Amino acid sequence: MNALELNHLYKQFGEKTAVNGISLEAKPGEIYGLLGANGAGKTTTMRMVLGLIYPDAGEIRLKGQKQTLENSRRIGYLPEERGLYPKVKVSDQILYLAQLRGVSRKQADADLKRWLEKFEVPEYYNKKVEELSKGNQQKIQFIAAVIHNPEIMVLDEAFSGLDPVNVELLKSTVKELRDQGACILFSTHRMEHVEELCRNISILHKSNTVLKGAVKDIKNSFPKEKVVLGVEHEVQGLEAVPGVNGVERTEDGYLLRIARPEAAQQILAAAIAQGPIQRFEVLEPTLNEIFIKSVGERHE
Ligand SMILES: Nc1ncnc2c1ncn2[C@@H]1O[C@H](COP(=O)(O)OP(=O)(O)OP(=O)(O)O)[C@@H](O)[C@H]1O
Repeated sequence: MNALELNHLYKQFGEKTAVNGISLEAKPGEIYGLLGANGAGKTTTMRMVLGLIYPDAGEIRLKGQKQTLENSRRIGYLPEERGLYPKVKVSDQILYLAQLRGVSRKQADADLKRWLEKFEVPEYYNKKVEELSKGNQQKIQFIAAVIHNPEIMVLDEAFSGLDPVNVELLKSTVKELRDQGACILFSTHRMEHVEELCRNISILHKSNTVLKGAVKDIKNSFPKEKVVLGVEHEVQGLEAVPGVNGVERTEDGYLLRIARPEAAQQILAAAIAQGPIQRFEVLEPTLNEIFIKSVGERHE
């Protein structure tokens, strides 16, 4: 059964169509990537999933059930704009939020202490939010999203404002939650995080879904257009190989752009004929390249 299902959601603000028929489905134990340039419709989609705004058409199902105020309130939400009260103590607000979502104070207190330990900040229990750095406030906001142990989570730019060590800490936490069976709708502009975390993605552009599917399949559907050639010697005539449309000298050889797959073998043959090869690789496109291609082409 899908943990999260969106069927043909539409949302209009006055004349502006913010979301134009998005559909997606994600399983328990899956991180689903929602990608798109600024203004593509991600936040509007997430706010509909959370029940904060209503779609004009379409349907949302949570664990097979129609969305209600009750079941959407159980979703764990990490908003992009932070929403903690600066003057309130960390423990007071987290315990309050947990109780709002049906967790006993005693249970929430034990869980909060465990989370603070895990994030290496047990001393924040009694601190006011405004006393913490931006990155550490982010950790507390993350705890606020997961304190009631939700089965579905919406994480909007979960790692923004964090230093690299804390990005790793939160990333491994997100993976643990996934492994424990949580379904996570994950929005970010950082493609390397998507590559590492997401099984399936949707790329939105100007309120439409322009690309959707498993990251692996999407990558396979795009041509491999880059060849790395590691050589110590100079290789003559690479520009003349049919299908090569760019040759760049690098620290340890060449980076070539090719227009068709056969060109790669001809590059290899030309290089071998002139000396030893240290490295030869036909690169698959990065998600960043795919994103720019999908969104860029539609800009034109
Ligand atoms: N309350 C609103 N009233 C009017 N227009 C809105 C409202 N909310 C969103 N929009 C418009 O809907 C479109 C989609 O916005 P949305 O915030 O969902 O994009 P996004 O993908 O989250 O962008 P970003 O990456 O910048 O956060 C935008 O053109 C935005 O201006």
